[in-house]
Amino acid sequence: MSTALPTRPRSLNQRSQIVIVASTYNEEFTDALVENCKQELEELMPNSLTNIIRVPGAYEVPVTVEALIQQNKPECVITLGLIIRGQTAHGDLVAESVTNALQEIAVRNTVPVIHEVVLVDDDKQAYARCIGSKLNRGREAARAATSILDTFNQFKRSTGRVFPSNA
Ligand SMILES: Nc1c(NC[C@H](O)[C@H](O)[C@H](O)CO)[nH]c(=O)[nH]c1=O
Ligand SMILES: CC(=O)[C@@H](O)COP(=O)(O)O
Repeated sequence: MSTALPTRPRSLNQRSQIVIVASTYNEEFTDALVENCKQELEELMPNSLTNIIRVPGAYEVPVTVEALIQQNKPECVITLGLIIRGQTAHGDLVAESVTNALQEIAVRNTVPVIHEVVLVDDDKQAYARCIGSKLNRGREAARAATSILDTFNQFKRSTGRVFPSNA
């Protein structure tokens, strides 16, 4: 179990285009994830342009990310959501499918997709990850986005492209 957030990366001054795709399901918690993520982004990337898109549930997140990337390739997509396990396997199935789809989309498009569609057992775990400060996954998402954008910028500066060509 993680007991603390990753340390804050250095802040970036550039005007990055970031999209947050967040599900509305379990709204009390997902609204808090979005708010925490926005606040942390404002501190770490004060000049970035951030759009927020809300979708019904976690299952609708990957198709939205893919559509966004196809229409207007953003520099980074942050996904936020909360799945609370119920009495059946449905929650685990949704979580696994979302996890696999997001990684596949990120790798195929070489666009960093930050994955904070969180799967929890109960409201107590949800509170700690969405509303509390110590394990807040919205803040963690903003830190991961800042850090990976910094890495991709360094690739671009050193090679003129994100990844070196074999040609
Ligand atoms: N139970 C949760 C869901 N379920 C809804 C699905 O994500 C989806 O919207 C539905 O199956 C229609 O395709 N979504 C969450 O984000 N969190 C849950 O706990
Ligand atoms: C994770 C879900 O979609 C959840 O609401 C389903 O609950 P259950 O497994 O009790 O049907």
